[in-house]
Amino acid sequence: MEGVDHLADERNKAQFDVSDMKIVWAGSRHAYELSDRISRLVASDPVFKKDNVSTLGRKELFKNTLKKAAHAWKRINELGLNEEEALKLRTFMDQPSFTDLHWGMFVPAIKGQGTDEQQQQWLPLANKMQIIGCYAQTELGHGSNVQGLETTATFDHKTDEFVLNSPTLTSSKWWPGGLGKISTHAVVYARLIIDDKDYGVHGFIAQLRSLNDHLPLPGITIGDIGMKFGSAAYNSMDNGVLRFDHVRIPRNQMLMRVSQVTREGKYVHSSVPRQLVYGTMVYVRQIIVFDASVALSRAVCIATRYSAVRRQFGSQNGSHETQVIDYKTQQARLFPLLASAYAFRFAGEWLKWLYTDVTERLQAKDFSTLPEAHACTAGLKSLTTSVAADGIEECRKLCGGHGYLSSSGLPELFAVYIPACTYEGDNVVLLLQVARYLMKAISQLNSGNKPVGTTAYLGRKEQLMQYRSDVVRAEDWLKPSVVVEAFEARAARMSLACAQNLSKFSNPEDGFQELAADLIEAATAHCQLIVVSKFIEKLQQDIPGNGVKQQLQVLCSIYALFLLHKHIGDFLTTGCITPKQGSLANEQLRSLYSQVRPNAIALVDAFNHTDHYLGSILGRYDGNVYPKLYEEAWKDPLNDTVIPDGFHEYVEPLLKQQLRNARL
Ligand SMILES: CCCCCCCCCCCCCCCCC/C=C/C(=O)SCCNC(=O)CCNC(=O)[C@H](O)C(C)(C)COP(=O)(O)OP(=O)(O)OC[C@H]1O[C@@H](n2cnc3c(N)ncnc32)[C@H](O)[C@@H]1OP(=O)(O)O
Ligand SMILES: Cc1cc2nc3c(=O)[nH]c(=O)nc-3n(C[C@H](O)[C@H](O)[C@H](O)COP(=O)(O)OP(=O)(O)OC[C@H]3O[C@@H](n4cnc5c(N)ncnc54)[C@H](O)[C@@H]3O)c2cc1C
Repeated sequence: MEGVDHLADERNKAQFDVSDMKIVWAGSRHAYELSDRISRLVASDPVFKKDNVSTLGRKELFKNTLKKAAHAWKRINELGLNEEEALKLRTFMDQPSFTDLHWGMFVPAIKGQGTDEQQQQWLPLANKMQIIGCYAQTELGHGSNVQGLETTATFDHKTDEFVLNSPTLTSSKWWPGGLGKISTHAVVYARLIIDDKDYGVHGFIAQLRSLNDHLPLPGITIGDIGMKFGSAAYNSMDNGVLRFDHVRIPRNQMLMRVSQVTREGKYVHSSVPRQLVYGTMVYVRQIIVFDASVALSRAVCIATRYSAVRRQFGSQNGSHETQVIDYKTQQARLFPLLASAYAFRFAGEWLKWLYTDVTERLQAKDFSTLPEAHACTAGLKSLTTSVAADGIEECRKLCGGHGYLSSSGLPELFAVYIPACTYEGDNVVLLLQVARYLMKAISQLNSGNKPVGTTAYLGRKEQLMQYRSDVVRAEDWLKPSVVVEAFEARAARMSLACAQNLSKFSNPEDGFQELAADLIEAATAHCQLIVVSKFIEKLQQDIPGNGVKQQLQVLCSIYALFLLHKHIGDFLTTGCITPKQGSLANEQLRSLYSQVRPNAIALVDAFNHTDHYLGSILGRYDGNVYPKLYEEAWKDPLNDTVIPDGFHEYVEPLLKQQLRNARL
C-alpha cells in the first residue's frame, strides 16, 4: 500500500527522541542539517539516479560515472557549496569516481608534502580542476612494502631534471584510481637516485596526458587494469596501469617539504620526519574509519527494517507470524552490528580530532604525536573496515533469500565496500604496524618513558597484571569502569606476553615474524580498547534529548560485552575474568538485546538515510517491501519480452528435437 507507513507501530515503540539522536549521529545540529539538505538534493536530482547501475556494462557504467562526476562539480559551483558540503554530495552520489582520488589523495599529497611554492603552483590548478590528479604509489610487484617500490627518478645534473623510469614489469604502477583513463597528472612515488646513490622513495608530480587532446605524453604507457569484483561496485573507477620510459620532469616537481634536491644535486633532509612522505595515507585512513560507520549503518538499517517486516513461523489461531527481529538469534547477530555502527561513528569523530591536532602540531614543528596518529589511524582503519565488510555480509544473510537480490542493495554495498580491507594498507599489515608501536612502547617502559595517549594504560603495567575483575552480578558489567579495566587488562597482558616472548629471540625481527599471529591479536585487543573507551568518553559528555543518552549507554554496553563474549578466550586465558564472570556478561548481553528491541527501528532511522542513498527495497523507510519487490522484478531487462533473446536460436531447436525423438 502506497503512502502507508508499515513500520509505524515499530516507530511508536521508541523510548527516545529520534530527532535528537539524529543530531548525535551527525555530530552536531549543523552537520545534521547540512547532511539532510545535501542528501535530499542528490536524491531529487535525476542525474544522480542509481537504481540502474548494476545492469550497465563497463563502458556505459564508466560514462555514467563521468556524467555524474561532472554534474556534481557543476552543482557544487552553481550552488557555491563549501568543502564540507561538496564532500557530502560525493558521499550521497554513492559511486566511486576519479574525483575521489583527485580530492582525497592528489590534493592532500601536494598540501602535505609540497613546499609553499609548490602548493602555490599546483593547488590553484587542482582546486579548479584544470588538472586532474591521482595517487600513483602501488606497483604490480609491490603495494604493502612501499620501500620496495622499483620506479626510479634519477637526477640529471645537466638538464636539472628527474628522469622517471619503470625498469621492470613489476615496477609498472598498478591500481591507482583515476589513473586508467582520466587523470592528467599524478603524484608518483619513485626511488630518488642521485649519482647512482639510492635515497629511497619520494613523491614527484608528473604530467601524464596532454591538456589539449588528453593523449598520453611521450614515454608514457597508460591504461585501465580491467574489471574488478562485482558488477558495478568499484568498476566505476578506472584503476590504472602506468609505465614510464625515461620521462623527464623538472627538478621542482619533486615534492620537497620533507627533503630537497638542490640545483647541484645535493640531497638535503629537513627537520621534518621522513615518515611525512606517508602522510596522505594517514589522512585517508582517518576518513576511511568514518566511512566504515556509514557503510555499516546502511547495511544495518536495511537488515533491521526488513527484520521487522519479515515474518516467519509462530502463527497461532490465524494470528500473524513472528517478526524475525523477535528471534533471539536474529537479535544476537544484528544488534552488535547496530552497536558497532554507533561505536565506529564516535571512534571516527575522535580520530578526526586526533588528526586535526597532529596536523596543527606538525605546522608548529611538533612531530611528537605522529607515531600515535599513525598507529591509531592504521589500527582503527583495519579494525573498522574488517568489521564493516563482514557485517555487510552478515546483514545480507540476516535478510534471507531476498538479501541476495540486487534490489536489496546489499550485494552492491558489499562488492563496493570490501576493497576497503585492502586499499590504504592491507588490514593485517596495518595491525602489524600497531603491534610494532605497542612493542616499542613496552620496550621503553623500563627507561622511564611514560607512554601517552592510547598507550597510557601500559604505564600501569603492574596494576593491570594484578587486576582481577570484581564482577559478581550481571548488572556490574554495566559500569563503564568495570568494562574499561577488563579491556585494559586483557590488552596489556596480551601485549606484555608478546613482548616477553619476543625477548627470547636473539634477533628481534625473527621473533616478530614468528610471533606475528599473536601480535595482531594483541593489536586487535588494543584497538578494541580504543573504540570501547572512546564510546564511554562520548557518554561522559552532555548529550541532550529525551532518552538519547540511555539508548547510547545500552549500545555501548552491547558493543563492549559482545566483544567480551566473542573474545572470551582472550579474557579467560589472560586471567582477567573468571568463567562465571564471562557467563554473567552474556546474561547481561541478553537483557540488553531486549532493551534495544523496541528501539531498533528508531535507532536506524536516526542514521537519516534517504531511500535513494540506501538503494534498497528491503530497507525502504515505509517498510512497503513486498509490492515493491514484486514491481521491481518486472523491471528486469529479461522481462522486457515474454520470450528471451536466444530462445529461438538455442532452446527451441533442442525442444523440437526432443519432441521429434519422442515421436519416433
Ligand atoms: C566533485 C566532488 C568532490 C568530492 C570530493 C571527494 C573527496 C573524496 C575523499 C574520499 C577519500 C577516500 C578515497 C578512498 C579511496 C582509496 C583508494 C586507495 C588508495 C590507496 O590504496 S593508496 C596506496 C596505499 N598504500 C598503502 O597503504 C601501503 C601500506 N604500507 C605502508 O603504509 C608502509 O609501507 C608500512 C607502514 C606498512 C611499512 O613501511 P616501512 O617499511 O617504510 O616502514 P617501517 O615498518 O620500517 O616503519 C618505519 C617507521 O615509519 C613509521 N611509519 C610507517 N608508516 C607511517 C605513516 N603513515 N605515518 C607515520 N609513520 C609511519 C613506522 O611506525 C616506523 O616507525 P619507527 O618509529 O621507526 O618504528
Ligand atoms: C580498489 C583498490 C583501489 C586502490 N587504489 C589505489 C590508489 O589509488 N593508489 C595506489 O597507489 N594504490 C591503490 N591500491 C593498491 C592498494 O593500496 C594495495 O593493494 C594495498 O596497499 C595492499 O597491497 P598489496 O596489493 O601489495 O598486497 P600484498 O602486500 O601483496 O598482500 C597480499 C597478502 O600478503 C599479506 N602480507 C603482505 N605483507 C605482509 C607482512 N609483512 N606480514 C604478513 N602478511 C603480509 C597480506 O596480509 C595479504 O594477505 C588500490 C587497491 C584496491 C584494491
